[in-house]
Amino acid sequence: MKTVTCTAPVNIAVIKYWGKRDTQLILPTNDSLSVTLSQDILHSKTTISAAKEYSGDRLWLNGKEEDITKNKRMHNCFRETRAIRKAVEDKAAAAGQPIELLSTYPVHVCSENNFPTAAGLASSASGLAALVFTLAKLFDLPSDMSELSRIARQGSGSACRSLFGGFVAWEMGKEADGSDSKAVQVAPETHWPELEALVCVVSDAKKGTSSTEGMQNTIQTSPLMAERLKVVPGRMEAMKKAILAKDFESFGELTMRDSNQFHAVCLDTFPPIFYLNDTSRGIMRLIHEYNRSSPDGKIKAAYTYDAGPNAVIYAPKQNMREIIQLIAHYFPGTDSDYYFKDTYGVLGGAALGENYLPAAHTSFEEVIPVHPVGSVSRLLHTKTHDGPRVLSEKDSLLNEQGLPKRTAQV
Ligand SMILES: Nc1ncnc2c1ncn2[C@@H]1O[C@H](COP(=O)(O)OP(=O)(O)OP(=O)(O)O)[C@@H](O)[C@H]1O
Ligand SMILES: C[C@@](O)(CCOP(=O)(O)OP(=O)(O)O)CC(=O)O
Repeated sequence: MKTVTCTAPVNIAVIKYWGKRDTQLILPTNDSLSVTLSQDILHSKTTISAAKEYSGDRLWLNGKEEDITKNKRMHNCFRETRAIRKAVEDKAAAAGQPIELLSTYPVHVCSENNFPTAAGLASSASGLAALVFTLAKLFDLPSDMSELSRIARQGSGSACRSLFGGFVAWEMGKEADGSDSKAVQVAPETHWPELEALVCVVSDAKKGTSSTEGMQNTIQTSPLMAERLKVVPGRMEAMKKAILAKDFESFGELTMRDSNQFHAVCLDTFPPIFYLNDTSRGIMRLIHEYNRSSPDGKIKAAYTYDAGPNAVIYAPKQNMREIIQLIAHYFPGTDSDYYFKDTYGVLGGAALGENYLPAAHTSFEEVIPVHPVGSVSRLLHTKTHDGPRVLSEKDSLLNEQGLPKRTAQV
């Protein structure tokens, strides 16, 4: 039996992927670009073991066994990684130095997300990236991340970007077989450490329209989508330039515009798809007011929303304290311990609301009401960080029999 455990991060796109030109191979209709967020805050953790004795492939997700035969996308990742392992095994055998035939063994997969699954918090991205990275380690595959990203892409499109840390582009490619549709790193996490993110959890309920279904409805019914596809290439270039120059002004504006355009094509889909709610729109308004109040007129924060109501606010480190206090004032939580844990010590020991709210910020109340307690349930302060990590044996989610150490309480 061989067992490996790894974690993979979440990524939040600043130029969104929305639409497939091939739904089987998961080939997108446009390039996209994302920021990888710290695994210390949000991650998927996956243990995989391979053993001759297992009767078949099995999967436990968040402590519950799932029917792996129904998960076609996961199966794609098994097929692709096993094929590469098999080629290595055949080569080794031909050279007279046979290696263990791991490609023929059934596997047990056990994975946990330390945040809500399928709630628009990019769990499919970290989950499928963790799966492919762990399989690659289990099978000792060559660790070219762009190569692995082509496999992760077939699990969930956005997963291909979670194989790298920092700033990551998914190049859509032109080939029909998807051979050039892969992720590449634009800049490592060390390039712009001052860029931070605040995830505002508006709802952690499972979302209504999945990204997979929603994006194909957009492709089929939205005339506005054709316009978006003309705009994205220029935006990609401008975004890469902004990142390389650490130009938050351009980065922020492009991020907000692209999020808004993505939600506009959702509204233009027929029947329309609504991912944002009143709280999401309230946060957008607050960020625009905050930027308007900036003494030098420069953007201080930028929002973006995926296929759900949760806001992700990108901002330079020096503004984060103010932003956290602002959100906490206008969108207060129920339980302050749960609402915000000051992992990075940004409040300098002060409590939320303590010694805070400059006059300029109270004046926003004319435009944005203080929302009902609980409309934002939680704030997660995080940063740009590294790609997948290999953990040690003691972190394994499977026991010596290859069964989960922990199962969900029902
Ligand atoms: N840790 C994991 N390991 C394997 N598969 C996972 C894992 N976490 C999530 N998934 C898969 O991803 C699916 C959720 O994907 P979905 O796109 O609906 O939500 P999301 O990723 O949270 O949202 P979005 O991608 O729109 O931000 C799950 O139903 C499951 O099949
Ligand atoms: C709005 C998005 O988060 C959409 C993500 O879509 P998925 O990658 O979840 O879709 P599938 O490829 O069908 O699995 C934008 C993005 O992450 O770029």
